[in-house]
Amino acid sequence: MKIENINHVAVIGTGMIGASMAALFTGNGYSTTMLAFSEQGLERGSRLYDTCFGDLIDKNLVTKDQAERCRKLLRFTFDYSDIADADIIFECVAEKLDVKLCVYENINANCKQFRALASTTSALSADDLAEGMTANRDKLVVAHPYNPPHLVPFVEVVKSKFTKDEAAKTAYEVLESAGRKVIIMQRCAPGFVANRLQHALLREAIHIIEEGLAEPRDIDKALMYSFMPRYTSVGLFEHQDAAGLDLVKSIEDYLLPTLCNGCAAPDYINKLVAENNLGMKTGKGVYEWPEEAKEDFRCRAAAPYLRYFNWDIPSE
Ligand SMILES: NC(=O)c1ccc[n+]([C@@H]2O[C@H](COP(=O)([O-])OP(=O)(O)OC[C@H]3O[C@@H](n4cnc5c(N)ncnc54)[C@H](O)[C@@H]3O)[C@@H](O)[C@H]2O)c1
Ligand SMILES: O=C(O)[C@@H](O)[C@@H](O)[C@H](O)[C@@H](O)CO
Repeated sequence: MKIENINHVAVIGTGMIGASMAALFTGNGYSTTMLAFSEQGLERGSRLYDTCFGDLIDKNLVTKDQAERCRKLLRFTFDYSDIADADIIFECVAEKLDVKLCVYENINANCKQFRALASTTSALSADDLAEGMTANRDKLVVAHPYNPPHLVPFVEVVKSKFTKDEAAKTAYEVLESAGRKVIIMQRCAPGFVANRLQHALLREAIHIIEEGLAEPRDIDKALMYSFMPRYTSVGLFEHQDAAGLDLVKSIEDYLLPTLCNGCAAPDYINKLVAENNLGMKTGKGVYEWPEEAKEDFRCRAAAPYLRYFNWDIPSE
């Protein structure tokens, strides 16, 4: 349910996350302004936004009339003065500290009434972000969503050592009002909760490849058809209790010394990046990505989340 005193949501950045966040908030009745940095960025953001709603219409989760009503809540701008009255600002720009800090200084210079500035960063420390700010450090939180945020309900909110409770509370309440499942971390740590877990898993998966134990396709198959589906209905710790913690101890005493403890991106990733094989954005990463494969991936990636769809779509 839309919060009455949140009259203007700003989304800065018009990429995958910015467009999805704009879809989420217009889809829950919030007037939303997306700030772009170029004509190309605006066009991309508009196209990605429309794709979000096109998928929801195709899945019969939103009607065309509802989508049109939501689109009327969205505006685009290149000018920070157009978000001067934003009540909450979601920063969705590139995962580069300098880029984010430049955005924050523009916010400080133009925006006068925001109650929270939420960075969607995947891993940057909330302390590092806040320490780079010249003002409004107390309003900055990390609000890390999972891709695509308009479908994936989970968001991890992280306070920095400067954050006032009011800012964290505002971010929490606005996200919950849009049907998100939000946690607030007790203190700042890089990667927050879920991305620490996801990247610990990725580190070991890549270690298995580098050790010649299995190929990417087989690792993906193992994950998709072994324990991953389990954790959409029971918790990790529930399962360990079900298995028996004596068994868990035996396994961990034997297995943990053999697992990867790398402290940097592995050579497998470094080599792909050095060759500019960045994944979908360049057509080749771990896998090849022809257009039809990208579309198939997008549909499969969204499918598990459709059952969580719970937007409070504006009725007029
Ligand atoms: N893609 C994901 O799976 C995912 C998931 C959760 C969080 N995030 C985080 O969300 C944020 C945005 O990620 P994204 O995937 O939407 O990225 P993206 O590359 O799709 O979009 C980044 C946007 O940043 C803006 N930008 C402004 N100045 C820029 C500059 N100097 N250089 C590059 N871009 C500039 C542009 O509008 C661009 O569209 C990042 O902090 C990322 O870590 C990403
Ligand atoms: O999985 C996600 O959507 C998030 O964890 C993002 O932050 C992003 O996909 C990175 O993990 C990519 O490794």
